Amino acid sequence: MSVTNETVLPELRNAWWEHGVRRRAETGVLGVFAELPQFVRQAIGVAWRADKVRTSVVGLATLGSGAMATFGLLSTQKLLVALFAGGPTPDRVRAALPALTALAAATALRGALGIAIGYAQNGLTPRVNQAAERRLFEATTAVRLDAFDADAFADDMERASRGSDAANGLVHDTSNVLAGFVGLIAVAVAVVVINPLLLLALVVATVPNGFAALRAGHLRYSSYLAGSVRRRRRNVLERQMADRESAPELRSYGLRSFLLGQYDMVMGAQTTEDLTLARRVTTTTSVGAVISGLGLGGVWVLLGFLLAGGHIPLSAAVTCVVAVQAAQRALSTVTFQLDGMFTDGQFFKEYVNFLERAKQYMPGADKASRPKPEALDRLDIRAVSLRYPDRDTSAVDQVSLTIEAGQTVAFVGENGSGKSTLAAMIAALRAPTDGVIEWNGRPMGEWDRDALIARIAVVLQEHHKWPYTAATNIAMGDLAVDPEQDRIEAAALRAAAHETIEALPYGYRTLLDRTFKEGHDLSGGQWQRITAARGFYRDADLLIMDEPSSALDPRAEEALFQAIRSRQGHRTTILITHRLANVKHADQIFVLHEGVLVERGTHADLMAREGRYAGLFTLQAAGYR
Ligand SMILES: Nc1ncnc2c1ncn2[C@@H]1O[C@H](COP(=O)(O)OP(=O)(O)OP(=O)(O)O)[C@@H](O)[C@H]1O
Repeated sequence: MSVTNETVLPELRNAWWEHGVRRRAETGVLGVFAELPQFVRQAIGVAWRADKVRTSVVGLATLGSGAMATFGLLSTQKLLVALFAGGPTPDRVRAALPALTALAAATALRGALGIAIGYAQNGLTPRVNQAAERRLFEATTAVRLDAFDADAFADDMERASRGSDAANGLVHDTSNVLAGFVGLIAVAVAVVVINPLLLLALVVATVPNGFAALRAGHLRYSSYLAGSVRRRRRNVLERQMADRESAPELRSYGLRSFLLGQYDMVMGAQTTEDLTLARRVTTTTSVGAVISGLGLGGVWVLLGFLLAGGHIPLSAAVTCVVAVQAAQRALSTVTFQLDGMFTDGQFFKEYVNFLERAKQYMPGADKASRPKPEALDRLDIRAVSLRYPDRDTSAVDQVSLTIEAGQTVAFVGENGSGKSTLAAMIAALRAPTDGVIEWNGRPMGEWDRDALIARIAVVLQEHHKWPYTAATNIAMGDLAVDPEQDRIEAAALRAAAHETIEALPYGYRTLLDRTFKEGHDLSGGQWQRITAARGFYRDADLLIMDEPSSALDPRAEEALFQAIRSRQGHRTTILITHRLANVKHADQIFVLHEGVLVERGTHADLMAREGRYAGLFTLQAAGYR
């Protein structure tokens, strides 16, 4: 069977960014209304926190605009009464003048309020966006590292990232929906004042229309969702065919016709779906239009009966026509914005839930009362263990050891033996699940956290490629002071990165990300040199280097380890490496196996012991003979 004859793309998970649309498609027309009060409350809350003045302006001007709508309709009716009265035309016009002036004033004021709402809304939405987004980043940058281990938290965070846009949309749509509702109420009040019977006409003309519009929205969202998987498959294929990362393999394996075939298959089905979708939407909107036409026809018939029976004057009937038109305008605003408000509300709910969940991952907040640590004198690790949430066994199990200031120590052991996990606890990035780590005889958790972290530099195995210049990438090691070029270059020299950087088109000012104009890519080893330079740049009491040379060429590796050795005696270094030749000079070597500390001593001690370390070292050394 040829794989090109059928789509080989696997099933896709539900897309988080379609959450709001999905909820709307699953919710009936009346269900939308059930959640509205909650969204209105949230929208007002978020807008109020972002900008009190503009929120007040939008709220008050919306109410004022509604009042002016009522006043305008009542003036229209008075105007018509005067114009339809008996007597010579000039007298009737004169009698109508006060009502005409009132109508003009109400219309002008309503226009002015509309402009005020527009300005206030335009000023409000970017502020809401910024406030909501910042609140999210405040949480994501503050939560403890272990939050990222929990699947549910990572998923929540992804969905919440849509929350700031949603906040914006929610505020905007809510203010429009409220304006529409106020408009409807304004018309209803005016109609009741003129003649309560006309309210019935208003309901008949608007409710079926509103219901049809909401139903059309429901169908539109359902149809959109039905095409979702195909659309996303197409996006996946699009990435495969046009991305930089996939381009080399696409060519070397000749994948072109295979991928184009997949594209044709997905798109063929999508076109059929699009046609069905267009037909359904047209049918729905047509049904809506027919229902609304019938409703309106009913109103005209009702008005005719009322007029013929002498129940209402002509002026009231004409005002009713104007009122129905105003009500329909207000209603179309409400129904149009309601769907947006509902879907944005769903996303915003996710955002609020995420912020709530993030609280349980926040580090203790009482650091102000904690003392700042002195320079490192001694590090005691006492029976420390760490078990990751989804694991049955401990990654580090009851490890105890002591490191004196100025020592260079090495953690060695096979993959997965717990070296990085132990280092992460010493770097205060993770809290032990058991045991304690003491900095100068006091548990790490009892020192001022920021001051403690400032005394530690970490070069992580999985370093991040920051999309900034080479100089900034190094200076990020210590942003507490203004970056100095001499210091940056000295750090780069120690990490064998100086020459690499000088050779870049703009030297230290070269941007290290190809996404940006004139940005550059580095090789894995070149990035590793810059990362090591960042570690050296921070003049830390304790430098932890986790596999700092895995991608380095022999010359760079030698230079790096020379720089590490030069710290011995006055600065403390913890080194994690699989290249055991580089740990021969360490003051202490700790051998981990399945999370347990199984051997300790100097290179000579451990070789004499002929245990696990000696075995690994001999094996590696044999490769060089
Ligand atoms: N974030 C995590 N969540 C769950 N398990 C983890 C996580 N990080 C590491 N582990 C597991 O903990 C154990 C120890 O991992 P660790 O990274 O500390 O080992 P290591 O000795 O540094 O390995 P390597 O030599 O491959 O770098 C491994 O079994 C690993 O799969």
